[in-house]
Amino acid sequence: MKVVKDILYKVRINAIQGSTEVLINSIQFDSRKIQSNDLFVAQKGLIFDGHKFIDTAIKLGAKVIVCEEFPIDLDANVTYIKVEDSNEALAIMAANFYDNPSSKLKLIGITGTNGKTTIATLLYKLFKKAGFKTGLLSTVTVFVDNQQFNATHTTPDSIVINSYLYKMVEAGVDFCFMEVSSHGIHQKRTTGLHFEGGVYTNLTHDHLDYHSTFKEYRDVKKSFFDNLPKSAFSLVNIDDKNGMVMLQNTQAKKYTYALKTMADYKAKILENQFSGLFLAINENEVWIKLIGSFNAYNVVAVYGVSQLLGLESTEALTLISELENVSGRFQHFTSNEGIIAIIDYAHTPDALKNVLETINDIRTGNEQVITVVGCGGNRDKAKRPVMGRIASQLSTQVIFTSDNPRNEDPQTIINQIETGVEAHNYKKTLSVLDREQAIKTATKLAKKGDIILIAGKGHETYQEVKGERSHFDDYEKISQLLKAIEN
Ligand SMILES: CC(=O)N[C@H]1[C@@H](OP(=O)(O)OP(=O)(O)OC[C@H]2O[C@@H](n3ccc(=O)[nH]c3=O)[C@H](O)[C@@H]2O)O[C@H](CO)[C@@H](O)[C@@H]1O[C@H](C)C(=O)N[C@@H](C)C(=O)N[C@H](CCC(=O)O)C(=O)O
Ligand SMILES: Nc1ncnc2c1ncn2[C@@H]1O[C@H](COP(=O)(O)OP(=O)(O)OP(=O)(O)O)[C@@H](O)[C@H]1O
Ligand SMILES: N[C@H](CCC[C@H](N)C(=O)O)C(=O)O
Ligand SMILES: [Mg+2]
Repeated sequence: MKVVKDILYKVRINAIQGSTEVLINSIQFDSRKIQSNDLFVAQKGLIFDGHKFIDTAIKLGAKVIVCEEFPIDLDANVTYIKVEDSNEALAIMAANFYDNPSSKLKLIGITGTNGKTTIATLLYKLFKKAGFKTGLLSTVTVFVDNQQFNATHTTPDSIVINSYLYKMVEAGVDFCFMEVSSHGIHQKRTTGLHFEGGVYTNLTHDHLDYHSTFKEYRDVKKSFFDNLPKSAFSLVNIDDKNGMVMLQNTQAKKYTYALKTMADYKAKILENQFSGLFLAINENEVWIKLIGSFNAYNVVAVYGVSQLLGLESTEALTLISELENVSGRFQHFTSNEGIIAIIDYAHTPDALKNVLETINDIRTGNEQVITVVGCGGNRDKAKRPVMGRIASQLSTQVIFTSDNPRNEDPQTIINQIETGVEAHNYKKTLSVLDREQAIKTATKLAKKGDIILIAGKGHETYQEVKGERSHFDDYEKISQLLKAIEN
């Protein structure tokens, strides 16, 4: 319970109608969740305008309405607060409602197209190993120190974020590592949070359905750094062409990491094998268990953050060398038949290219690389042909299949992926609509020594078709099937 006036600090208010001494139970932005004495924030969404649900919210018991426009008829028993921006107001009120937990621990945000989950998870594990109470908000899972919760979004809404941060403060957490998605920044889910640091990984093709141009996508990411306070650090990958752009207008202290360029934190790949990477990080040699040159970027970013947060260098490197792969990211096993299966969350062209290049770099002979891949429905359509082209260029055999078709026709998605395949690569491709059958086909085609890559779903344990999620787990499927071959 909070008095409304106590959660309005820093909210840009244009007008108030009614009393701000009212007690509220909780803040909601979905009228369907309203209970008595709640505060309802009306947001303009992509499909609905939340202002249309103000009456419903009041009927269900809302006592306070936060909106960008007052309704025509005002209810005398309700307080109306007209704000400049509902999304921003929601985030600031959520932070105030939970007593600004982000300023009571050290919160680090990780943004960029690929690598956020990997870096955030490695940092969580590293700081746990170093003896700190630690939190994690990621695509895969949420941790309040040792307590685990299901993740719903990469960056959840501001009420959820602040409620987890509140739990973390109560549990005595020192550091929290969170993924900051472009949707999250754009919808102001992270506004009002106090960040101790921000990390930028890279920017490649994704979400061009949501952000209409690449420049807009980049500028949204940049705004995260623009809003960091002076006391924070910003750590960016300057091998990426937009790395310096992120630093242009930030007040935060500026640090860089790289593999190819001079940087504050620099890694050099000495060896790249299936068993891991041998790296020189700021002149210190270290073996790590993660695979692929893209993971050298992730690891040097992790090392950089560890240094900026005060871990001792040798201790940090020793602990980093013990870290295992993140679930669904280059997760692999070899069957008794000698077939290598790799499950990877590559769902963007760049990630797919990196993973396939890594596989091609570390394979030793003429083994086949058999890729099973699809693209999500109701998401960026422009990446489909690009992923089709990359998969067929870098594999011996490709099986296009379904990956969360959502409300789209799965065969149409596959047809769009196939338009990117060059004529001379057609013969390498097959299309098998059902993902289980596609994986089965891959296992039938594979011989001893061959590599099967199942891309796009990583840790996901469902297949989403027309709003319904049914259980599906790439790792579970391939391990059952390869076991079947062994029998
Ligand atoms: C595309 C997108 O980001 N959509 C988000 C957006 O939904 P929307 O604009 O469609 O909302 P809407 O349905 O039009 O509704 C508008 C408003 O009316 C309210 N409403 C609606 C119906 C009703 O009966 N009553 C009511 O009050 C809604 O609660 C909302 O406040 O605003 C909603 C409320 O804030 C979000 O929950 C929703 O995220 C959806 C669930 C989503 O799937 N988002 C994904 C794409 C996402 O955010 N992904 C990123 C990861 C991306 C990455 O890989 O980097 C993430 O951070 O997870
Ligand atoms: N630093 C990197 N650069 C390029 N590709 C990467 C990098 N790290 C991971 N990848 C690839 O991208 C995939 C997704 O990695 P990860 O889950 O860490 O990214 P993410 O940014 O969290 O993605 P999402 O936007 O879905 O949350 C991995 O499975 C791998 O194929
Ligand atoms: N965070 C990403 C995940 C994509 C994963 C892929 N399996 C899909 O469902 O499209 C998104 O929402 O675009
Ligand atoms: Mg992620």
